[in-house]
Amino acid sequence: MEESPSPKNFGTWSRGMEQNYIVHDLSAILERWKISKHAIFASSKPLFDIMETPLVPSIHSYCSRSNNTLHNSYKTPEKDRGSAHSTRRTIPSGFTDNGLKNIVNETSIVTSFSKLSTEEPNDTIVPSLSGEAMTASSQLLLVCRQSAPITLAEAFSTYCKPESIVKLGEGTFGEAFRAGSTVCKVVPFDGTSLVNGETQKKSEEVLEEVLLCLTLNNLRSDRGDNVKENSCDGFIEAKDFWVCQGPYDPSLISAWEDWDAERGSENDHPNDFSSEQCYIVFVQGDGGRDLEKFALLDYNEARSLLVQVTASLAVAESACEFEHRDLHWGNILLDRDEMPNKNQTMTFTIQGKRMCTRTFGLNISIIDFTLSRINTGDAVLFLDLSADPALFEGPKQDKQAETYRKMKRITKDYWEGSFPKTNVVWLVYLVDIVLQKRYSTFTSKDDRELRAFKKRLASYDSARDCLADSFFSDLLSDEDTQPSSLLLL
Ligand SMILES: Nc1ncnc2c1ncn2[C@@H]1O[C@H](COP(=O)(O)OP(=O)(O)OP(=O)(O)O)[C@@H](O)[C@H]1O
Repeated sequence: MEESPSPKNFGTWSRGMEQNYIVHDLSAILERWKISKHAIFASSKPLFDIMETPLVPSIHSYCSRSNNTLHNSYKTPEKDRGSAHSTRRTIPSGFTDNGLKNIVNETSIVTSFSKLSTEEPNDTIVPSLSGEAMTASSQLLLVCRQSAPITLAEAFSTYCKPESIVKLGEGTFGEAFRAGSTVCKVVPFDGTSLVNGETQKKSEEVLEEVLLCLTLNNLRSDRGDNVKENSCDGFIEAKDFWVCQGPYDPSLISAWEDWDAERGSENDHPNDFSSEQCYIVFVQGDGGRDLEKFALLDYNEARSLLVQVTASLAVAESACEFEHRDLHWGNILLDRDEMPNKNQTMTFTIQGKRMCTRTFGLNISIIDFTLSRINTGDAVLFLDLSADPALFEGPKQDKQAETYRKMKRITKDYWEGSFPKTNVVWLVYLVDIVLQKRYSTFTSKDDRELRAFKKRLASYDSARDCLADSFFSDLLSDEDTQPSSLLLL
């Protein structure tokens, strides 16, 4: 069944017959986006210059708004208020066919699209597949299946009544709200005002983050009926996206103020947005609480966390050269089954091998792909962190700051390259966090095992290597329940 036309009435997507999620034609979306990107620069510059051309402003630095570094530590560090380093997400690929296209959902329906009415005068206008003019914001609307932005209230009304909206968390860029059974992350973009001390993201950058989310969504085991070479459910489910415009809705302001009164927000009050302000709303599954706020019950839950994060990264590495690059403890969500028991499992497929891991009733979801690198098969999406030196200037001994510096040494500032070892350094960080939390139920033997595991991690080059470590061997099995260590080596 194709989706009914209103209000999201453009092609390139469909709703599956027996599924309650939206199927995007990622292949067509990527193709259109690639052509647009190409057209912006190709007339005047060779490919090398396209790769080198700054597109979007920088987003991070370590000069934070608060002196309370402990409180801030779970956020991605920010840049100076008002400064605008130049960095960009870019697309050196799309000119290669490296066999990664199998992650793109080929069951989607492609239909034609027409020129949208909301082009901003300042947008670069580029030819689309159909020869019509398309801007990044038009493409964004197209991906969101909208003909024009709607208000935040209209977007949220799809999921719940306004009075039931609750703020769940905040980041440098976004405010996350619970709306019915979904979580809606609201991120302002394209405006000229600073938000939380940051230059707002540009529509190009938002579009690329959406593409990245869609690519990861295609790894989900519930998408499509064909057996996948690589699949897992460890990345937060992207249920939908909305382009919104206007001031912040009173229901969101009220939820924001409740949170602020209870916990003290680090972010700017959302009162000041103008009627021109645009937002992207990422509609996601509810992943639970982030690791910073979540208390693991015992060593089994700690192992469950580590194996699920490692397996998810390993699958995404295999599928699309994915590197998260910002896996601090605010970006891992956890949720405990109501009746946890030691027999609960999670399945995933890596390079065609279907595997299973014990979870002890804990479910993890990885979020926030702003700094991530991915090869969609059509394009490499990444953020050039070399233009953001302050990201690497965090306090000495701070595990998160040290991890950014480790990544810099690994990549030698060549951020477009594939360096799966960046996933390994975030796993090392994660073991450190688990050790640091000093859960009272951990025995000294548990501590020793974790420390030994951490030492061995240093020698691995990818999350996939890590998954083969003996630390996980009694958690993992394949469908024939053979010892996992034999399967992965
Ligand atoms: N799908 C979700 N389910 C539950 N909570 C969520 C979800 N998405 C976000 N949150 C909450 O909101 C917080 C901020 O979200 P997120 O990290 O995506 O924002 P951000 O602006 O990109 O952050 P950062 O400062 O790391 O760049 C998370 O730490 C988490 O507490």
